[in-house]
Amino acid sequence: MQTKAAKQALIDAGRWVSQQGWVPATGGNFSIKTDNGFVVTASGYDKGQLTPEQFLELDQSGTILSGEGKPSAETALHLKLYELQPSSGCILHTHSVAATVLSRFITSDRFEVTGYEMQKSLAGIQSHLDTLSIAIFDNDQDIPALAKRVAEYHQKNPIRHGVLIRGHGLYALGRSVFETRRHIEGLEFLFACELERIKLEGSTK
Ligand SMILES: CSC[C@@H](O)[C@@H](O)C(=O)COP(=O)(O)O
Ligand SMILES: [Zn+2]
Repeated sequence: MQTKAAKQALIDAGRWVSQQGWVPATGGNFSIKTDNGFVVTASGYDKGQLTPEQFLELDQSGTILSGEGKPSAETALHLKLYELQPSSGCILHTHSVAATVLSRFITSDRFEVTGYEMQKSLAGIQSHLDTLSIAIFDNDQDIPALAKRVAEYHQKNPIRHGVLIRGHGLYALGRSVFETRRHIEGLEFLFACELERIKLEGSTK
């Protein structure tokens, strides 16, 4: 994908996730592969109102090729996820209330669901009877250390659709920006369902 089109795809994705309320207060960051490497959002901007100047282009090793400002503080995690899942073409990181709360409520190392038709919005899931599993990692301000834990987990349990960072948010992967957007929308639907279920079960105890 050419750089200009890549930036526009992320500007459009940012406007959409912001409208959903999933990137408040400059939270979130986005990247997409290009002919030269990938473009990533610059750090600290409102992700719902991005402009073409608020991106940097990096090569596959993370060296800055062009752009102003600092690349996202979480760029090392984008790099690691592309390395682990080479078929990924776009990564969108969001900070929804549901992803933040559910990842704190669940104390195990994964969000697992079965029985929901909407699981089929995730690539490769054929049936509501399949189990969808999204790994959860404790948050860390040391992003390279967090990326290392993600890589270690991936050796035993390959990461497919994304990861949750506890009390922080979701990193969604997809082969294209459209697939990553669909994965976010599907996962957010499932997070909301699970939160409702937990609340209902709690109210009957
Ligand atoms: C608003 S605090 C959120 C940040 O600490 C971070 O988690 C985030 O998602 C955005 O960081 P950024 O450096 O703008 O890409
Ligand atoms: Zn974040």
